Amino acid sequence: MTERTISGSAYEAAEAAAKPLKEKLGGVPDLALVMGSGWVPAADALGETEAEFPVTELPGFTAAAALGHAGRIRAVRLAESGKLAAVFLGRTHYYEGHGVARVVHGVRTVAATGCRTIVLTNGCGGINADYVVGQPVLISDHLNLTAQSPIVGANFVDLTNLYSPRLRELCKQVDPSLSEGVYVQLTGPHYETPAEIRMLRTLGADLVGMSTVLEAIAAREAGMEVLGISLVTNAAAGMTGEPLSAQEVIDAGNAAASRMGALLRDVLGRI
Ligand SMILES: O=P(O)(O)O[C@@H]1C[C@H](O)[C@@H](CO)O1
Ligand SMILES: Nc1nc2[nH]cnc2c(=O)[nH]1
Repeated sequence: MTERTISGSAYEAAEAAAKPLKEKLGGVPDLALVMGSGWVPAADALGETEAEFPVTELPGFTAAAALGHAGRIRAVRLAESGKLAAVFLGRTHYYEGHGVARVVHGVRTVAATGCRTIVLTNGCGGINADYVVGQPVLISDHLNLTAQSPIVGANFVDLTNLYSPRLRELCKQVDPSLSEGVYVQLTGPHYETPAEIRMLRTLGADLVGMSTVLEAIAAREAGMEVLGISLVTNAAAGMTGEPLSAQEVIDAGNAAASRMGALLRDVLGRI
């Protein structure tokens, strides 16, 4: 599918991919999850895998290009509730250069199957000095510094309470120690300068990453209830004096995988 086709009819592309996705999943998923950097190993704790396939078997998807992103979709029968989950093992990032429509194609497609709830996870930098590496943080709101929107046309979507207060409350019932924070998405793929982190802190950001925001906007436009959870994989640039690396992000995710899997499993059991 050419870039022109998907960007010109991004919504139709999602409708076209929804039918094969439903077939491969074995039905309409009760909820969807996007496993970001460091979260993919946690997917194994969620329940029984009933099917798994490369995203490229569906129209409009691009093979994963980021370290730690598998580019596969898994149908999981959730351990606690027996519900069906569509688990995206990895995502397409804006910095891969395929355009915003491709970044949100997975969210739009699973919404087009009739799924109404999505959990977006990511690995990110901790700007808030109270956070420690390996800590999960509930996203309470976001700053979109990509200068992009996934929405095409004069559809003035409200983003109030975009990150579901109901689902955040469920998470806090599972783990009352969970913190909440404001997530900012930049385009990447470069990390931030220390001066930019100081700017982002002044703007009110607690977490900095390269995903999630555009997907959340597309999910809201499609009428989905959204939960966002970040894993702090590193202190943001300039906070420790140490350089940042993608491997550090993956390593922190692997170290936190069992805790993140247990958290997700318990939370999903309540949704
Ligand atoms: O998909 P996420 O946002 O978790 O991945 C982040 C952003 C980059 O792909 C990578 C940078 O280390 O991790
Ligand atoms: N932009 C950004 N993305 C990340 N993903 C993981 N860590 C970081 C970070 O420090 N900055």
